[in-house]
Amino acid sequence: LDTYTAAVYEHSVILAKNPLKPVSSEEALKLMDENMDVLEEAIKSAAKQGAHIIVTPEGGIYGFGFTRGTLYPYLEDIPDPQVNWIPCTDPERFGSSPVQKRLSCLARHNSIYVVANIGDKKPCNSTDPKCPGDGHYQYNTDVVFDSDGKLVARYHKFNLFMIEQLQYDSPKEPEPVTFTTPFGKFGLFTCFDVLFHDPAVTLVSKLHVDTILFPTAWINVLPHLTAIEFHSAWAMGMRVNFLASNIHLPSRNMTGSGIYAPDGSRAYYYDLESMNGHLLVAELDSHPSRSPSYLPSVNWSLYATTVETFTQDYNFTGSIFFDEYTFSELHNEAGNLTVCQKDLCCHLNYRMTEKREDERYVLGAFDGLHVVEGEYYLQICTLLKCGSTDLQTCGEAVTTAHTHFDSFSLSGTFSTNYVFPEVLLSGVRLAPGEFQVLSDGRLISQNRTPQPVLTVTLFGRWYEKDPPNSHTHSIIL
Ligand SMILES: NC(=O)CCCC[C@@H]1SC[C@@H]2NC(=O)N[C@@H]21
Repeated sequence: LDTYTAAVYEHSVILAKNPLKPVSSEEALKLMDENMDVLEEAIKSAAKQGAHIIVTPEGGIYGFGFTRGTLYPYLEDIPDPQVNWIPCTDPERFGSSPVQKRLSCLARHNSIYVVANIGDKKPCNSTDPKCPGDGHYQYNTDVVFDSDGKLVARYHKFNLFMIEQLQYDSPKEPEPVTFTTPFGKFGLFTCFDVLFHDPAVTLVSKLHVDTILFPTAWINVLPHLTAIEFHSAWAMGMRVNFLASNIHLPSRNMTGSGIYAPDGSRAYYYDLESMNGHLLVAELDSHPSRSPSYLPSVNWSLYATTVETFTQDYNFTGSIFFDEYTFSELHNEAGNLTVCQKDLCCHLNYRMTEKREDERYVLGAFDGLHVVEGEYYLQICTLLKCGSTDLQTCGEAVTTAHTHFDSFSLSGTFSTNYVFPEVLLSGVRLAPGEFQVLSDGRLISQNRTPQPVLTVTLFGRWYEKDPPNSHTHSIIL
């Protein structure tokens, strides 16, 4: 198949009333069945619309917030897919597996690949020096059942997010998991994994997958880490299809799912008002790298290292998500600006439709180790709207704006080639097809933005600079 139909479901998960209270396995299954009742409707609807594959979110079947002990009744032993198992037709082969059986039957009866996130338990004993005191490992696990209901992939999340480390173990090594279908090669990873090199980058650069499957429970952080913004940027930066399915929990700032192609979003959903789940369905190229519109790879520093430095104006500092940026204001309706921090210089050429007195925009640069809620080294060039006309608010979360840009061109002297281009517009909207990345590393738009601009950002991850085992470190606020 040259193309296929993908579906992602943003699920309004039914949470355990008190995840810290121990429950029986019957009670645990009752909650998981309630969630699977909702997922079943989404799977049936996706299949009716011709979808070949559907992705459901991380924590979409039992939620989150457990301890290691209270999570245990929700777990099943998930075998290595090499065993060739269809739980729907042979449910008792590996002990009690009601959740795997139901997911497998949903896939089989609707002839659709089903991607879900559940918990795996693996007994161990004192011959293994790393074996936890309670005698088993427990893993945050993505599973994939093919359209016959066969288990074809099992991925244990490697980069656990903060207090998740109290519920789950991380596998000793990252396990890059792939599987091949008539509509391309797939790889999968989970949520916080997207900020680290392994297994995420390896799946694309060494194993050459066409599409990433991404169950997530993503908490939005403006201006740079909102789900739709960062996940669409990762698809574009890594030049793969990316199917992101998030939990829908507006009270915890969790919303934002999408079907993203390397040249932009095919469908996305972001809604903090509604309480309901939402199904997205869209067509994608099975092998985006074989498409005539697939662009050559980008040298992210080429333009910026050869261009003459633009005027360097008065600089000041400000904080974005606890990182200290160097900022320079866009004083005029149009202009050229350069701002530098450490090794990174960011260049901006821009024209606003109209310079408003009530809105201020800055160009910012950050080159350093981010240390809050995970440690990872960043190089970021960003154009953004400040919280108010007070320059001390630059970098605060902003969701609306009134200033359109007729054109912009943003570039930076990046030391990494892993740069994710983000454009976020007023109302937390994406701008599919409205901007492009040139092979010399410029992020440009030559048309008036369809909505006013919140931020235009080149989000660089300098993996080689990460301290050892930084994915397990976190300052929790
Ligand atoms: N469940 C997960 O692993 C996903 C958590 C991702 C959260 C992203 S990554 C760093 C930012 N911090 C947040 O609170 N949200 C963002």
